[in-house]
Amino acid sequence: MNMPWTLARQTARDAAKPLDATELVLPEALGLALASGVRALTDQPTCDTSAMDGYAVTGPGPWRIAGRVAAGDPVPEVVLRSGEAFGVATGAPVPDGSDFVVPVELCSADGTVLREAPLAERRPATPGRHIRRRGEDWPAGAELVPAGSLVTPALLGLAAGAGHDTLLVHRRPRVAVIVTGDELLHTGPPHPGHVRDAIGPMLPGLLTRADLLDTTHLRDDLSALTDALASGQADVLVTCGATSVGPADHLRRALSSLDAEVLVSGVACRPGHPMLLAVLPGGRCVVGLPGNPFAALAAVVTLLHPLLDALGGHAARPPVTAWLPDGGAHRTDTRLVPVTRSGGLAVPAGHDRPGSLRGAALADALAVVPPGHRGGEVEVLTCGSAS
Ligand SMILES: Nc1nc2c(c(=O)[nH]1)N[C@H]1C(S)=C(S)[C@@H](COP(=O)(O)OP(=O)(O)OC[C@H]3O[C@@H](n4cnc5c(N)ncnc54)[C@H](O)[C@@H]3O)O[C@H]1N2
Ligand code: MOO
Repeated sequence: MNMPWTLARQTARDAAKPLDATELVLPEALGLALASGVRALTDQPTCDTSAMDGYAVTGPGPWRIAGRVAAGDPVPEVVLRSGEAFGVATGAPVPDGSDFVVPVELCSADGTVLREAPLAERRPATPGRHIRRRGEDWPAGAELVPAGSLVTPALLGLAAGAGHDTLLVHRRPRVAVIVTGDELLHTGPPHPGHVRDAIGPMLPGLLTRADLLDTTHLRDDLSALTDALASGQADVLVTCGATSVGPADHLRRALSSLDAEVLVSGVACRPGHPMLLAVLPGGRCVVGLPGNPFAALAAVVTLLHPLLDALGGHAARPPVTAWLPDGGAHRTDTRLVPVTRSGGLAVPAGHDRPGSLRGAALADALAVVPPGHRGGEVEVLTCGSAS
């Protein structure tokens, strides 16, 4: 009995705990998941700061210019009194007692006297205008982003701005790929009895949340497959082909001889129903991708990506949806349909036979079409990365 598609995906997500956490300097953390939230080390800004090049002033003008402070200068050791102004650069600390900042283009300085432009040329100033108050963006100790967040370029900038030199992140899962099949060619055109390996070349681009250690090509041989599954340093072994029940399909026999616990053995999904997920004694995971290349892609988004997300400590992502019209649903199984998206509408790309990646190559996502779908919002999965 094949497992429902949503349960299979959840089973993969639940099959593993996040890998150990490690502290990395900021650039090396890009693409990993935070093992702990990023907290602010200080108030931001750390003091009242000018948001404009101009003059900090107190009370009604005209004002007497009492001094000047540039970005990088310490907080001026003065308290502005009514009728006084202090020249300030954008980002420079404003003196205590400043009411607001007059931008340089809205005032004129004549010696030490500063006058504001006529009211007709500006909005009336309000208290605090153009002053970024201490702690206005965030107070010291605030959690800026939670554990599980993907470290993006913006997050790196945020962390640096908040005073961090390193981040605590989960290490990336290590993956080994095992491509099986006596009939596979790795160069040149296919010919009767032989096909080009289409899965091996597809996988590296689908493993952006993992480190691909190696890709091994095996003939259809039980002991070679068993040995390959039992060796190496990978956290996840991804096999291609051999998931079915033919005499040369050795995956299930190999797993059984290794005393693996099979968590998913077949999914109610088109294509890809023979896909498989198992855990070896010792905790390493095996994801079995069916040999038909589009079926293999279906297994990647159903089992491999959720498993890699769990191992990498990535938070579950909110589903992305699009409107898919009626038509083409299976009676009992979920279908994964290559689609292009336009303005919230998913349009099937066609060419979606299990042995063909043509539709997937034309598409920008796979629509998850539940059994009996009659038109409406469906989840869409992007498959150009481990997302
Ligand atoms: N009696 C049954 N036969 C099959 C069933 C079934 O339920 N009962 N399911 C079919 C489905 S659905 C699929 S999918 C395949 C899965 O087969 P395997 O995972 O065992 O893969 P193979 O038999 O090795 O190959 C199937 C097909 O794909 C081609 N292939 C294999 N590897 C690659 C590769 N790396 N690149 C491109 N093409 C590849 C291979 O030549 C075969 O044509 O089982 C069905 N049979
Ligand atoms: O599930 Mo198979 O993938 O249809 O050819």
